Amino acid sequence: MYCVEVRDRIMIAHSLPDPFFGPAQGLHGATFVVDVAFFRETLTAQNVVVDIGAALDVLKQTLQPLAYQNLDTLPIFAGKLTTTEFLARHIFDAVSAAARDGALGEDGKALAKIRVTLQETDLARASYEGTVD
Ligand SMILES: Nc1nc2c(c(=O)[nH]1)N=C([C@H](O)[C@H](O)COP(=O)(O)OP(=O)(O)OP(=O)(O)O)CN2
Repeated sequence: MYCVEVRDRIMIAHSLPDPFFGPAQGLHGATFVVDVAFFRETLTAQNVVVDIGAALDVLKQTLQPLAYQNLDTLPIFAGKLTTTEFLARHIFDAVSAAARDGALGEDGKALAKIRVTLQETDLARASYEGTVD
C-alpha cells in the first residue's frame, strides 16, 4: 500500500466538561499537529498517491474554520466533548468529503483509505482512519 502524508497545525481552545477529564474540564488551549495520510493500492498515471500541494490545500481549508476558535462556542460542536479522537474523526469526515468532491482530482476519489492523526503533545496522539465512501 502506498501512502502520502501531509501536516499542518491548529491552535484552539476548548473545555472537556466531564469529571472523567479532571483539570481539563476547564477551558484550556491546545496546539495540535495534524497529519493526514492518504493511501492507494496502486499509483496514478503520474506515479503519485495524491498531489502533495492539493493535499496540503485541502488540509489547510479543513482546519481554517477551527483555527484560533474556542470550540465550545461553535454550534457544530454544541454538547460534544471535543477530545483529540473526536476531532480526528471530524477532520477525517471533512477531508474525505473533499476527496469525494474532487478537491484532490479525479484520482483522489479512488483512495483506499485516509488516516487523520492529531498529536496533542510530544507524548500523546489520536487517530481515525477509514475508507473514502
Ligand atoms: N483519550 C483522551 N484523553 C484525554 C484527552 C483527549 O482528547 N483524549 N484530552 C485531555 C485534555 O484535553 C488535555 O489534553 C490533557 O489534560 P490533562 O488533564 O493534563 O491530561 P492527563 O490525563 O494526561 O493528566 P491528568 O492530570 O493525570 O488527568 C485529557 N485526556
